[in-house]
Amino acid sequence: MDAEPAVETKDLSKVYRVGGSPVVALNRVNLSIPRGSFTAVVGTSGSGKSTLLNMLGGLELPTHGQVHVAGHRLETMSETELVRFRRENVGFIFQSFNLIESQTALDNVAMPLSFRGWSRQRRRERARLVLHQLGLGHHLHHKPSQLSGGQQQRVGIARALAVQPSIVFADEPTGNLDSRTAEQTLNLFRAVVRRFNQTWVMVTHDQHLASFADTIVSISDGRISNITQVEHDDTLRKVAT
Ligand SMILES: Nc1ncnc2c1ncn2[C@@H]1O[C@H](COP(=O)(O)OP(=O)(O)OP(=O)(O)O)[C@@H](O)[C@H]1O
Repeated sequence: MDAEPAVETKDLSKVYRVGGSPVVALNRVNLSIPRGSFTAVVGTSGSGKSTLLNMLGGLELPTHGQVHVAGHRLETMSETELVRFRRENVGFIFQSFNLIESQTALDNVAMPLSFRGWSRQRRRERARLVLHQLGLGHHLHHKPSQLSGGQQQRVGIARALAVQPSIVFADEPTGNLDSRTAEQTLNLFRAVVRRFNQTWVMVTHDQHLASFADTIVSISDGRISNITQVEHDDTLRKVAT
């Protein structure tokens, strides 16, 4: 792991206003996430997990404090700068996969590359390569409805990885998968983190699934209540077989 952290927050706070009353969703969070690591953020419903992920991914601005991600200071950015930051640095993976139903796996994965100004052929070559790496080489021309839930989520992962983001954020990414497929998907996450030396941050309410990460950050009432390191033996693991 490199010395400069992928994520660093200082007194990061987010206060929403609901009907004139303040709702403190994040309360002075100080967090450092090393490059090349897999972090799970856990906590009960309403504890602030998604709010934290949204701040780190540049989807929302903090009310107070600093948020540095992949060498960028997000709290100083305009909306236009944030859009650019997200496109160039961040991959997002969602619980609902968010795939385009009418498009094949190949086209779904190639789509975010259109912002790069690449030719159609180059986009499709990259998409094909990433889908092969994730074990979907035989499903390039399948539409989402022709794939299992686990395969659809792997297409979602391939789409996030196609732009070669330095950091990936996943919000309850296995929420729509059965427990066995969820575990396989998390083993895949860990293998991808190792293989591509990427930084992944995942939100989950499930302690067992969180234990697949290197670090578990627990949040309670908008504050970090605990940080646990998890030991893994990755010597026998491979990316999607
Ligand atoms: N856009 C918003 N406007 C007002 N309040 C909000 C908004 N988003 C979140 N909150 C509030 O901030 C707090 C934290 O919400 P957040 O969605 O981050 O929790 P969470 O831990 O992700 O919950 P869950 O596991 O249920 O998704 C909650 O009290 C929530 O009601």
